[in-house]
Formats: sequence, structure tokens, C-alpha cells
Amino acid sequence: MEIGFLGLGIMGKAMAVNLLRHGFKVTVWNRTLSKCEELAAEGASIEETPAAVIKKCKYTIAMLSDPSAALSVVFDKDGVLEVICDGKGYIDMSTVDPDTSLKISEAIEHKGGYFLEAPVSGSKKPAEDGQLVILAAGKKELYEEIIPAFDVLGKKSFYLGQVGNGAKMKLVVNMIMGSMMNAFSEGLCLADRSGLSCQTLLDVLDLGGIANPMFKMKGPTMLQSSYSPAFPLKHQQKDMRLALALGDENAVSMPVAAAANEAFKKARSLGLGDLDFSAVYEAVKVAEGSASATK
Ligand SMILES: NC(=O)C1=CN([C@@H]2O[C@H](COP(=O)(O)OP(=O)(O)OC[C@H]3O[C@@H](n4cnc5c(N)ncnc54)[C@H](OP(=O)(O)O)[C@@H]3O)[C@@H](O)[C@H]2O)C=CC1
Ligand SMILES: O=CCCC(=O)O
Repeated sequence: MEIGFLGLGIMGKAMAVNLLRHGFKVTVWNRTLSKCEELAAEGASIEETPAAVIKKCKYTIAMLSDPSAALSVVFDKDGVLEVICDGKGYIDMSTVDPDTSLKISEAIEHKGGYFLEAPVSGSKKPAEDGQLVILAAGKKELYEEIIPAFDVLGKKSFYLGQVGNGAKMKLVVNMIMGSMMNAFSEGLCLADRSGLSCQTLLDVLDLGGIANPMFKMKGPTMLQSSYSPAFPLKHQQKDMRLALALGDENAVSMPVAAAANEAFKKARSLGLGDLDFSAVYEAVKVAEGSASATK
């Protein structure tokens, strides 16, 4: 199977490499073209525009940072829409809002193409290991045709029905994750300021009913203030923002998520946006520090 791949960031690179290592022919494009060279070393072909990738491949996957990137790659000059046509499938795995996904879907189907949104749960390591959880929605036929690629990229794929449902599910999941990360950061701060060992807190958490892979993986590196990005904080804040907008639309009150979003915004204002999202702990520490300084 020949697959086009647009966007070679943390996730896109890992996913494209994984496809290559499982025998897929992959043609890549990235806005910063130099990033394609590492993929060429793994056997990928390179094209200079999204349109050229679409022209060459029956199926193309996109993994881009946010709604504005996802729209730009489709609608701008030399973009997907210039060449997509009958018989071609476009699968957007970026995390975006349902309206962005719908806009892309309508434009592609208007040109005769097929569209699937398929955001993922799981980060850099699951992407490298083919252990993502894929949340697909849109054209069912395209979902069935692309399953061989999803089987390589993920440990489980869900088909969620009409376009928008995949985006919504992803935003709900990441809203919960971002709120948990904030509660975890506050807990670490509280343990530290009240004279407890944070390492002992991690050990206690890991043995109880709220043990989870995120606390287990991120806890030790947070205690070392080590935030090499697996999931960049700026993307987590984007997801909180988009989830809160979904809450607005549906009149769902989300005070916990709103407070978590403020902490991620604070972290971005401190220049932590390109670090891992667990760096929100640093913003929480700053906030706690200024609170105790004013006592
Ligand atoms: N990292 C993670 O753990 C996870 C991320 N996601 C989601 O996956 C998506 C990608 O994440 P990740 O790989 O971490 O992000 P990165 O920031 O590492 O990569 C972003 C990619 O988008 C491209 N891009 C950004 N703006 C534009 C634009 N205007 N036009 C064209 N291309 C653009 C970048 O190109 P360039 O190289 O030129 O900057 C790069 O290829 C995001 O939607 C994120 O929320 C989902 C699950 C997990
Ligand atoms: O969108 C990013 C999700 C990261 C994860 O699921 O660990």
C-alpha cells in the first residue's frame, strides 16, 4: 500500500517511520522540508507540496499541529484541495475541533474525494511502537480500506460515525487528561510544601485506585524538572481551549477544565509552550510560590 504523509512533527515522524518499517511505501511532505531527509534515510520518497503528495498517492494521512495548520494544508496554494479527486482518500489524524474537520470533509467530498478524521490517543512512544488508540469518523468505506495502516499505527481503532465525533471524543479525552495533570501538579506541590516526600507520594499513588500510566511515567521526570517534549504543552492548551469551546456549545459547565486551561496558559506565558505538557507543574509551582510569598 502506498501512503502519503503530511506533517513530520513529533507524532508524524514516528508514525511515518513505523509505516515504512512495516513495508508501506510512504511519500512525505513537511512545511520545513529539511525534516523530510530523516525519513528519506528510512526509505521514504519526498514531494515538495501537499498537492504533489495527493497527486501521487491514493491515500494520504495528515498529522498537523492545530486547526489553522490543518486548514492551511488543505485550502492554501499547492494544497490538498487543488488535486484531490474521485477515488482518493484523505485521513486527518491531527487534533482539531469538529467544525474544522467538517469544513475539510465538505471541501474534499465536493471534489469527489473521501475523508476520514482519525485523531489519536497516545503520545510519542506509543506512536513509535504502533500502540496508538485511533478515534476515526467519516467515510466508512475509507475507514475499512485504511485499516491495514491503522493496524500498524495503533493497538485499537474505533469507528465513531459521522465526521466530528472523532474530534469530539479526542477533545473530551484530552480535557480529562489536562485536568488530571493539573490536579497531579497541585498534589506534588502540596506534598512538598507540607513537608512530605514527593517520591513517596508517587509510590503511594501507584499502589492505589488512582494509579495510572500518566502519573507513573511523568511523575519521576517532573520531580527532576525534566520536560523533553513528548506532547508539547502548547498543544495541550490548544486542546483545553477547543474542549472548552465544545462545552460552551453544549452548555456544559466545566470549572475544573477552565482552571486547568488557565494553568496551561500561564505556563505558555512563562515560555514553556514547547516543553512537555507536564511542565505545567512549573507554572503551578510559581503560582503556589507567589501565593505563599503574599501570606
Ligand atoms: N505529541 C503528542 O503526544 C500527541 C499529539 N497529538 C496531536 O497531533 C498533532 C501533531 O502533534 P505533534 O507531532 O506533537 O506536533 P509538532 O508540533 O511536533 O508538529 C507539528 C507539525 O505541524 C506542522 N505545521 C505547523 N503549522 C503548520 C502550517 N501552518 N502549515 C503546515 N504545517 C504546519 C509542523 O511543521 P514544521 O515542522 O514545519 O513546523 C509539524 O510537522 C497535534 O494536533 C497534536 O495535538 C495527538 C496525540 C499525541
Ligand atoms: O494528544 C495527546 C495525547 C497524549 C497521550 O494520550 O498521552
